[in-house]
Amino acid sequence: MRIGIIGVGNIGSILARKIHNRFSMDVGMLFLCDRFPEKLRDFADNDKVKISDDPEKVCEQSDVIFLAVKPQDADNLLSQIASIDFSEKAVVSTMTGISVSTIQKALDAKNVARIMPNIPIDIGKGVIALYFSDSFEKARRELILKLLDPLGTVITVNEKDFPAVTALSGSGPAFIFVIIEALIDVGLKMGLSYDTSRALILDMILGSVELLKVKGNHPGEFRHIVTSPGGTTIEGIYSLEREGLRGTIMKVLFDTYSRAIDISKKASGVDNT
Ligand SMILES: NC(=O)C1=CN([C@@H]2O[C@H](COP(=O)(O)OP(=O)(O)OC[C@H]3O[C@@H](n4cnc5c(N)ncnc54)[C@H](O)[C@@H]3O)[C@@H](O)[C@H]2O)C=CC1
Ligand SMILES: O=C(O)[C@@H]1CCC=N1
Repeated sequence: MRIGIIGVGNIGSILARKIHNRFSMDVGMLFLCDRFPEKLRDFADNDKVKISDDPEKVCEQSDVIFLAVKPQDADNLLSQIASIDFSEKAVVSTMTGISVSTIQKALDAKNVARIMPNIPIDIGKGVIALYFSDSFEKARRELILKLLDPLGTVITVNEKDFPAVTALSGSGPAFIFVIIEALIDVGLKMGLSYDTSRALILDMILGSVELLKVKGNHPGEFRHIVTSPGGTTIEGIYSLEREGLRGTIMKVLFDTYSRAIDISKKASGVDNT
């Protein structure tokens, strides 16, 4: 099996490492392509990996091709590889807002899938939303699922849900990292060391998430148990509600969703702004 990855940036480089580490015995060859040679430096000197700055050559030599460039570079990339015969190949795109039908039309390809990964794929704990084109051959779907397996949990979604998924799980880690920074900083303000504050916060979050996953309760049930009458937590909850934290979080995610819709509309030519 020959796998190609075009765009070896944040996401493409993780895909390359994960696929290489898990499948180097079965993957015949990994072809990596980026327009900037420095992005490929870490992968040179490996006899199972070939590096290139020519997307057309990489597509020609690969059976499965991941497209992992920014949406604003999609048109250029699709036109660079449009002359390749994709009839016996599969294409998997991570490009935000670029629809399967746009890729199918540009490449005259039937086997096109779209994924929305997130940054914890770096440690195999990502969540990856996946959509296969209707025409994607059933036999090849298994292969794509196998390639995505080392990245984390794969969830199949309808293509119309990609903007929501982009906001919740694609961009979501960025918001969680900001919240964690704020929590660590308040620990510093209260006089804790950075290391103590960080350790408390990370395990507090991990434990809370695990509790919800294991028990399956609605989060409000545990929130209620933690909140003693006249105690400490209710003071924080009162302040949180007065500051509008719930609404702020919902607005943050809804703004992100709206931006994902804008990017999709612009990419499909629906919106010319
Ligand atoms: N960073 C993230 O957490 C996530 C990103 N995505 C999506 O995945 C895609 C990639 O994102 P990142 O890896 O963060 O971007 P990035 O900018 O880090 O990497 C993209 C790479 O593509 C290369 N490139 C662009 N056009 C090229 C061409 N024609 N030929 C060869 N190389 C080319 C660039 O030089 C760059 O190294 C984007 O569409 C993004 O929206 C999706 C989910 C999460
Ligand atoms: O910020 C972005 O556009 C991409 C999509 C999801 C995460 N990063």
